[in-house]
Amino acid sequence: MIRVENLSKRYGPTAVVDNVSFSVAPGETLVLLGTSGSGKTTTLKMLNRLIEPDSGQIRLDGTDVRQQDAPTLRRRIGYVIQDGGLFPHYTVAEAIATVPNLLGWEPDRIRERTDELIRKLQLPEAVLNRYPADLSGGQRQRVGLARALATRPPVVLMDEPFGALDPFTRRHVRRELFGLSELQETTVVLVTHDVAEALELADRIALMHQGRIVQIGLPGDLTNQPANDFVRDFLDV
Ligand SMILES: Nc1ncnc2c1ncn2[C@@H]1O[C@H](COP(=O)(O)OP(=O)(O)OP(=O)(O)O)[C@@H](O)[C@H]1O
Repeated sequence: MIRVENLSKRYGPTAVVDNVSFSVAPGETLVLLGTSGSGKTTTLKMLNRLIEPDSGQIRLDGTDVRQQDAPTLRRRIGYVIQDGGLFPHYTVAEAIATVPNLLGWEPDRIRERTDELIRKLQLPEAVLNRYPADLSGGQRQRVGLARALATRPPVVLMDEPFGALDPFTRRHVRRELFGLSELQETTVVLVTHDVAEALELADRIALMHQGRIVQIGLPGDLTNQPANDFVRDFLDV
């Protein structure tokens, strides 16, 4: 369970995140949707302390995230970014093993989990010894997800995870990935500016504009009862 209360972040005179509050239930997928520059990425990065808020509180299963050091926290929170966010000099196998290694897993356990993930994500075994440059965009995306899920973190944050893919591959990959039972048990916060993607993946949507949440609710709530003209225009309903 993630609970965010009155979160704010300024850069100079501009409040890029302005008093944002929301909660995400275990296993739920919350999509932060909004225009470019509305504060989605900044909000997401405050959840795993890549950015420190100016004010407000973030609790993960009841514990304030500031009470944990950032590296420990990030091992409990998977993070997936556009194009996978893979290091160019790590092979796929090394990338997936990153967090398990940090946690001191035995090599056999790492190998078993890696095999399980590539099977579930339908990656050919041959990719394990390849570098990101030698993968397709869709494969890089899957490897990024495999790396994030390796130690079964209870929470996974995703920032435009399908942004680098062409529209066809994008639809295909996201359907496949979100069909994974593992991901269905995980609490996910996903950032996108793509309305169709939000409507397809979200249990709930928080629509952001100018650093604030304009409306939060079930996809059907936003489309059937838009809170104002901005929501109506953005969703084109
Ligand atoms: N380090 C920074 N210094 C100054 N301004 C910043 C910094 N990081 C972000 N901003 C500004 O904060 C605002 C919100 O940025 P953010 O990346 O959170 O938006 P976003 O909704 O994720 O947009 P996009 O979809 O384009 O990534 C933008 O106007 C951005 O220029």
